[in-house]
Amino acid sequence: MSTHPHRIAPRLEVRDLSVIRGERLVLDAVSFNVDDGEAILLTGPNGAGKSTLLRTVAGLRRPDGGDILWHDDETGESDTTAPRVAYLGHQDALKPGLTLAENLHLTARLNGTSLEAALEAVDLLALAELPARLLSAGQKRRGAIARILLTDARLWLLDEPSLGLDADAVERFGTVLARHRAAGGMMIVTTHVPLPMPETRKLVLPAQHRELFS
Ligand SMILES: Nc1ncnc2c1ncn2[C@@H]1O[C@H](COP(=O)(O)OP(=O)(O)OP(=O)(O)O)[C@@H](O)[C@H]1O
Repeated sequence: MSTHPHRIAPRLEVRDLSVIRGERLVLDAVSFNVDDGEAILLTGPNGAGKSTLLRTVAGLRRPDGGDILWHDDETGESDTTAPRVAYLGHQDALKPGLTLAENLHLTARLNGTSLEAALEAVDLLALAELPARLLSAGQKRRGAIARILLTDARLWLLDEPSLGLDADAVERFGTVLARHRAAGGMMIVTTHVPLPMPETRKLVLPAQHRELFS
């Protein structure tokens, strides 16, 4: 239930979301809500459909059934996802020949956000001028997290965000997540390892998928 005085519906409402991949029903009428400042931990075994769910909510693929609805205080209900979400997939998507700063510059400019603050948040300021190809796996992942910060999006969709991060970087990442939530931001996060995310709601996807054809 929303905590906003003028809004009865939750900020994001995912209703009976179904997705078919190949000939299998990977997501079978999945429903959940996310409100301002909330975090959802999306878990389930390999192949359960976690990445599929994130990519669908991100608008990167169409659902085969159900609705993804945003409820705004001023404009009411809408199914337009694009400007509100930032998606971090398994790929870090940094161009190897460009420096870290060059890789992130456009996102910062488009959104009017501070490149320096984002790099500082993931402890990468000192490496800003290094070509991305020279960064370690964990440093690249931190660069990808910096890009999420730079989008200024309301909802973060993070697919195994801590892959390759060392203990210090995981702790720092926990601070980044907490700050986003404190500012009213929302997140849906998949992970196979524990993350420093207190007061998180859990959404567990089951292993079994229905075969549509036999
Ligand atoms: N292009 C595709 N065509 C057919 N089936 C696919 C395709 N891509 C993914 N799948 C299937 O969809 C199911 C869900 O995959 P998804 O990557 O969403 O799972 P996941 O829960 O994120 O898994 P993991 O924990 O391994 O990351 C899997 O059974 C996978 O084999």
